[in-house]
Amino acid sequence: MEFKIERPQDQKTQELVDLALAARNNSYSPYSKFRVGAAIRTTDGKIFQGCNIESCSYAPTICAERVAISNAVAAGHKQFDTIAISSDLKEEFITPCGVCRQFMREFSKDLVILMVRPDGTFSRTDLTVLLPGSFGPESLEMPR
Ligand SMILES: O=c1ccn([C@H]2C[C@H](O)[C@@H](CO)O2)c(=O)[nH]1
Ligand SMILES: [Zn+2]
Repeated sequence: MEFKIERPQDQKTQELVDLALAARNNSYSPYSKFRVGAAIRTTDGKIFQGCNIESCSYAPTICAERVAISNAVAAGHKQFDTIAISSDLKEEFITPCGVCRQFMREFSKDLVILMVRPDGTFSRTDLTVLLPGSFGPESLEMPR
């Protein structure tokens, strides 16, 4: 995968990036010590944050992306245009895990994903790239 490096060019992107970076501060990650923050923007311009939350039993661990989406859905929002994800990796771009990609797919086929580094630089992709040929809610509506 090729990563083109970008910097926020407008106020809306800057805000989303900043909120994703700030969300790392609430990360509960005593086991991995790998902090992740996320911020998702709804199509009507609201932003919801999330951080990863780990469990001593490991498997119940939930990623920052799914916490952000859950916060939005719990507040009544299900239409999204962009999610920003950040970690403490200085060189690498944090990419969403497979479970989160499918969780995003529930609400959007082509969600824009900004993978943010601590200095605010990011690489942009979308769900059509990260989850091609996906299984979605429409599949359950097909004739059987
Ligand atoms: O995109 C990612 C990748 C990993 N994690 C979390 C899960 C776990 O707490 C820690 C290490 O995998 O990072 C996220 O929140 N989002
Ligand atoms: Zn995940």
